[in-house]
Amino acid sequence: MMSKEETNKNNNMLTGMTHECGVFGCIAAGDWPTHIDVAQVICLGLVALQHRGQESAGIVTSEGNNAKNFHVKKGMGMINNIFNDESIRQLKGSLGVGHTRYSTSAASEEVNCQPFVVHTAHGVLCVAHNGEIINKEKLRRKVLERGVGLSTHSDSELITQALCLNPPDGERNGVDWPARIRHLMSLSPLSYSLVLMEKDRIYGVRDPYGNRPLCIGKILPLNCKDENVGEEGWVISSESCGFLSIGARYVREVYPGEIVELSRTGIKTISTVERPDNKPPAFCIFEYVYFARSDSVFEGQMVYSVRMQCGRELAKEACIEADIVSSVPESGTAAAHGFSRQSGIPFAEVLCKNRYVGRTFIQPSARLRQLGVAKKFGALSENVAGKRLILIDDSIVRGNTIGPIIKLLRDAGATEVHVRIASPPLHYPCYMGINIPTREELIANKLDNVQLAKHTGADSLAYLSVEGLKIAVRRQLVPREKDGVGHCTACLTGEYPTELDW
Ligand SMILES: O=P(O)(O)OC[C@H]1O[C@H](OP(=O)(O)OP(=O)(O)O)[C@H](O)[C@@H]1O
Ligand SMILES: NC(=O)CC[C@H](N)C(=O)O
Ligand code: SF4
Ligand SMILES: [Mg+2]
Repeated sequence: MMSKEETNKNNNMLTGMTHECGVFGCIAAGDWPTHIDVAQVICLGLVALQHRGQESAGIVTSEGNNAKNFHVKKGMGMINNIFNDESIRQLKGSLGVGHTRYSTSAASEEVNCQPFVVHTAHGVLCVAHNGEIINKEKLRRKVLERGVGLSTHSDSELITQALCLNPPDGERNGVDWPARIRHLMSLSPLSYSLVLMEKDRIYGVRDPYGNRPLCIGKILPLNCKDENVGEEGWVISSESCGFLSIGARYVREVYPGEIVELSRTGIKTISTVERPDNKPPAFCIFEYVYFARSDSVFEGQMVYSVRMQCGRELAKEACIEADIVSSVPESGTAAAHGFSRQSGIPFAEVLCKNRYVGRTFIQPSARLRQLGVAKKFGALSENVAGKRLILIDDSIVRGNTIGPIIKLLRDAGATEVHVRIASPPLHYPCYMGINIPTREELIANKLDNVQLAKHTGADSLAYLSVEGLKIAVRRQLVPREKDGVGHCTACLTGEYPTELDW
């Protein structure tokens, strides 16, 4: 157990909002056993989602109709450390589900690794979850009162066990998984994107607010350019960024509240659960700002394009005279290009990021700690010397990153450094699957723009407004008529999609 002092020291080293989780499923079309390397597809799909969670991962496969049991491999760490050729070979099957985890509701330990697998009266069930149940204490009591035992504190195990409850209207022809899923959705409105597997099919489920992402792709035959040719299988994933590298094509999102079934014969919508009181959808706006990989597509638009537009809106709101616009790599770069194009000030790289410096590194001495997170970066001094810079980052959370970078740039000869942040200040916690520091740790709750500029050594500092962020996100968005437009902005505005005490 860490002492409070050690925890604080650790938090002083942390940067950003720690991510969420990635879920992935794959099912072969046509005859089974399939020639498709299902476990490998899932493994590569998870590698593409690695940015969403690096604590643990797992893959579960099924051989189909007659499967009494699933093949399971889970472990702590990154995908590459858990899976190798041999373990992938043992994960036989024509369908399967994978997960990569960043813990939010229970410790980062082997018992809480996902996917969860349970044996029910109706066969084996496997569940992978991204999100966090907002009413987990109440749901936990309900499930325990029904005589079910829980072996962990994970809300994802809780979801798994809640799915084992008989639905209130009973089941006519044997087990009715869709009815069980609808029952779960009536017990908890937020927040989950789920990939479930029973012996021969996969269900994709997105909560009625669509808070977490989930999308569908199809696997095309090798070297096939014609997307209308029959597919060889289907994939379902938190993000679309990995699809091309596994030979799949993006098909569409799973819609808020939708339950979609993937079987060897194709995909179909089973039902769509409505939000209460005509409330708008609440897709996490921070997926666009920071969490997602920039080549992913949400709501019909590429994340990179939205990030560029955030930079354009920021330039409209808070431009200043300077020689170059630059970014804090990685995720600030798209916005910096947008800022540059809107303002006409040329873009130049000023920082080189060391990609091998991870989050959990040796605890540095006091002297090194003072040098701070700039150890992740080097300055491209010829681009910097004698220049007035506008430095763009996507977000400021604890404020640990930006100060040491400004010092580095000044040491490299920058004459002015103006910080512009392509998202609004963070003020409130997230209860929906993202670890945002406590209110006290969020720097925007302690310092206003002028104070923060002074604290970090910037010549000036400004954030994008909430309105500006919404404009950037919604500019090209074509709403599905049924759903309207809506995004969760709770960590910026304190306006949560629904009451938290559900
Ligand atoms: O204010 P702070 O608490 O220091 O955190 C903010 C920084 O953290 C994130 O970057 P990170 O280095 O985690 O990842 P990235 O390479 O994806 O930008 C984010 O992009 C900011 O740069
Ligand atoms: N980040 C997530 O989506 C986490 C899922 C789940 N709440 C867990 O802790 O395992
Ligand atoms: S509170 Fe923030 S991080 Fe959490 S779901 Fe809403 S927008 Fe996303
Ligand atoms: Mg960053």
